[in-house]
Parts: sequence; C-alpha cells; structure tokens
Amino acid sequence: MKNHNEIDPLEQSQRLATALRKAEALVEALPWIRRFAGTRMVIKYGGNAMVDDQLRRAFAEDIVFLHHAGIHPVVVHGGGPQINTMLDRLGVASEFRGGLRVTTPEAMDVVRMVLTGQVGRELVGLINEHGRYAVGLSGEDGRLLRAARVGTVVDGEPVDLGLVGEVTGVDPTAVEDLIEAGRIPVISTVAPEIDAAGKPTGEVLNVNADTAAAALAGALGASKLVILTDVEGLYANWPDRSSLISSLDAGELRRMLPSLQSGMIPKMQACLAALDAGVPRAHIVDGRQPHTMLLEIFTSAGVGTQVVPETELDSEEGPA
Ligand SMILES: Nc1ncnc2c1ncn2[C@@H]1O[C@H](COP(=O)(O)OP(=O)(O)O)[C@@H](O)[C@H]1O
Ligand SMILES: CC(=O)N[C@@H](CCC(=O)OP(=O)(O)O)C(=O)O
Repeated sequence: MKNHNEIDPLEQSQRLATALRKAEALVEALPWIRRFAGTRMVIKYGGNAMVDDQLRRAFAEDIVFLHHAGIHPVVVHGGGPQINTMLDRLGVASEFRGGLRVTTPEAMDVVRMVLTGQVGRELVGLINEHGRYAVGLSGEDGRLLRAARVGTVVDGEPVDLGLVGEVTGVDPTAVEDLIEAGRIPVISTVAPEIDAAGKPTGEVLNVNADTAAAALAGALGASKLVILTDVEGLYANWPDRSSLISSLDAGELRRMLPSLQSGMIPKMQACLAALDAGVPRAHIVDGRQPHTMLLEIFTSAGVGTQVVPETELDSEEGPA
C-alpha cells in the first residue's frame, strides 16, 4: 500500500498541480471530441516529421487515440527524405523543381518501393503494436487514385517533371470499406496514370503526398486535413520566427502563395485545394514535437497554423 502522506508536502503539491493540468487538458478536449466523433480526418505525415523512432511511435499513439475518440483517421504518408536515401544508396540522381521531384522511370521504381514497401509498412507496423487497426494501401489499390502527368513552371520557364502526376479522380470505396470495418487506412501516394479517354496507360506516377492527401480529404468529406511537417506552421515572413501564423483564411493564403518557397508551396496549395473541395479546416503542425496533432485538434488555441474558408476568420470559433 502507498500512502500520499509519506511523500514530501512540496513534492505532493507539485504532483497535484501536474495532475490538475492533465485533468484540464482532458476536460478541454471533451467538446472537440464530441464535435468530431464520427467524422473522418485525413492526417498527412511528412517524411521530414518521421525523424526518429520515438516520434514515429508518438504519431502511432495519436492516431490510435483519434480512433478511440470515435474519429476515423485516414493516414496519408510521404517519405521524401527516405526516397532520397534510397536513391543515393542506389546511385540514382534526382532533383526537386518547384517543390516536386523530377521523376525518371528508374527513380519511379525507387519511389514506389520506398513509399509502399518501406515507409507505409513501417507505419502500419507501429500502429498495429496497439491492436489490429492499420491496413496499408497505395493509390493503385481498389482504383483509389487516378492521376495525370503534370509539369511545373520555375522562374517563368516550363519544367518537365517526368513521371509526376496530380490526382484527377478518387474512388474512396476501398478506404470507406476499411473505415466501416473499424480499420485505419494508411495510404502511399503512387497512382496509376489514366489518359484523357479514361484508360490506364500502364504507368504509375509519383504524386506529392500533400496534394494527394488534399484530394482524398475532399473525396472522403473529411472534417479536417492535418499536415504534419518539419516546421511549426506557416510563417508570414519566413524565416522570421516571430511571424508564425495561428489562423488565416483562404483568401489571405492565396495572396501569400507567390512568396512561399520549396516544400511549403505544394503544402499550402494542398490546404487551399482541400478547402475548395469542401473540407472545413486544414492545419499545418510541427511533426518534430510529439503529440502536436492532438493539441491542434483538441485545444481551442492550437499550436500550428489553421486555414479556414474565406470570411470565416472573424467569427469566434467554439467547438459547439
Ligand atoms: N513561409 C514559410 N513558413 C514555414 N516554412 C516555410 C515557409 N517557406 C518555406 N518554408 C520551408 O518549407 C519547409 C517544409 O516543407 P518540406 O520540407 O517539403 O516538408 P515535408 O517534408 O513535411 O513535406 C520548411 O521546413 C521550411 O524550410
Ligand atoms: C512528386 C513528388 O515530389 N513526390 C514526393 C512523394 C513523397 C512526398 O511527398 O513525401 P514528403 O511528404 O515527405 O515530402 C517525392 O518524390 O518525394
């Protein structure tokens, strides 16, 4: 038997204060849990946020937490740095233009192998340490994603990106079947190329994971798109650390887009695409800190950047 009185009074009061803060956090989460229970949330996990084992485990815990809070999480993962490592090991050259990887047929084999066969498998394994929840699938499974080739424009010049696609259609049936069965889908973003006549060309395309997550969030009628990345959120004047934005609307973000650099471009375009597709909220949170996803979803102040539809920013948001 342990008696509270045997503990030093100072230590006891510190313990009580900590316990009270924990209770406050639980109570603060309640209205948000009530609001989002039964909805689907697309959580995009970026490769740069998977930097160590402890973080990946915390991510898996958070996903299982959402599931037990009655929310239906759908994980869409990236793996850019992991692809880079494998390309280096295999001596295959690759470069990014406008935030997207120029993807040769040789690089595409590596992208598919790493995303679906390595990063996806690992996340499925970590989530399933908690129970039989996660099932992995790629955009090729159950005709989940269709894609068409895209190029980009850098400094006014058109750039051919090779086997890079953007999502032109989503059939969410396979994901909905898994949700219905109480599972957590974990999705890698390679997608079959479908031509203008609607026929598969036989090629698979490399789709930026932010872009694919946005398309999935729209097709699933998600209540949120949450993007975990390697920065605290969106900065108004990057890299000025005092300019972190907690909330902005789609119009403000659209005006900021031309000033953004590197990986932030597809990320913020993805937030806008999700909102345009009817998703009420898109969030950018720092995946390098454990449990930021839960703080963003279940607290009023949040910790990252929230994007809301135009005209909504002025209205005080509550969880009702
Ligand atoms: N305005 C901005 N606010 C925050 N980060 C920015 C901004 N502009 C550029 N960045 C850069 O974008 C990076 C995030 O994109 P990226 O590295 O591609 O992430 P991920 O691998 O998660 O997709 C940040 O680490 C930062 O270096
Ligand atoms: C076309 C394109 O750039 N595809 C990305 C797909 C992976 C991804 O998006 O990973 P992160 O979320 O970790 O950045 C790539 O090849 O790196």
